[in-house]
Amino acid sequence: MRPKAVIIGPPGSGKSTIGTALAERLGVPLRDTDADVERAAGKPIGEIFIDEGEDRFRELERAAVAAALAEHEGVVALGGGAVLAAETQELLAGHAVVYLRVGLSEAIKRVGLASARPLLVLNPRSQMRKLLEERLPIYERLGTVHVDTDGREPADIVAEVAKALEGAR
Ligand SMILES: Nc1ncnc2c1ncn2[C@@H]1O[C@H](COP(=O)(O)OP(=O)(O)O)[C@@H](O)[C@H]1O
Ligand SMILES: O=C(O)C1=C[C@@H](OP(=O)(O)O)[C@@H](O)[C@H](O)C1
Ligand SMILES: [Mg+2]
Repeated sequence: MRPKAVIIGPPGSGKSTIGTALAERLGVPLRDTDADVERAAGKPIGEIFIDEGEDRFRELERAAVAAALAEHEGVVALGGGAVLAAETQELLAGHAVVYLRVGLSEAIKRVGLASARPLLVLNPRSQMRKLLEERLPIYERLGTVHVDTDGREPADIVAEVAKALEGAR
């Protein structure tokens, strides 16, 4: 068994939000790998970065993603940087991978409203720009379904994702 969909994209693209709504629509559970990492470490992501460093976070993240892809039958939402790992890129082959696109300005606006993301605490705009430059080609390559999110309501995005998944089956 495999997940019905795996959601990737930059921070603020709406992976957790759209993942939750998509899972509800499909009547399946959501697994958010950031939450799995926090549970495994027994602390929030911000504290993992501070206490143990980003490398340790990425190690926990690789393990959380591998477990979710192997055993979760619902929707999986990844953290934005999970796709940087070669191991994860390989594991995603053959899955229904939904890439949520978001522009720089809208991503910045959205993460400003959400809880702290350690990579974006200092100079969020230039950090986000750098991160997008590095990762966009990876998201584009791995996504089997690409969906624009700028200026769109979550319900509208979820409807498009569900339809695309239906068509891809
Ligand atoms: N389509 C959208 N339009 C407006 N705000 C959104 C949209 N999708 C997500 N958000 C908001 O943006 C913030 C980040 O969303 P989140 O789902 O946590 O993104 P991610 O998991 O990709 O980092 C949240 O406050 C969420 O409510
Ligand atoms: O882009 C990243 O490297 C990260 C994104 C975060 O998840 P979201 O993309 O859900 O914000 C979280 O995994 C961590 O702060 C690192
Ligand atoms: Mg998220």
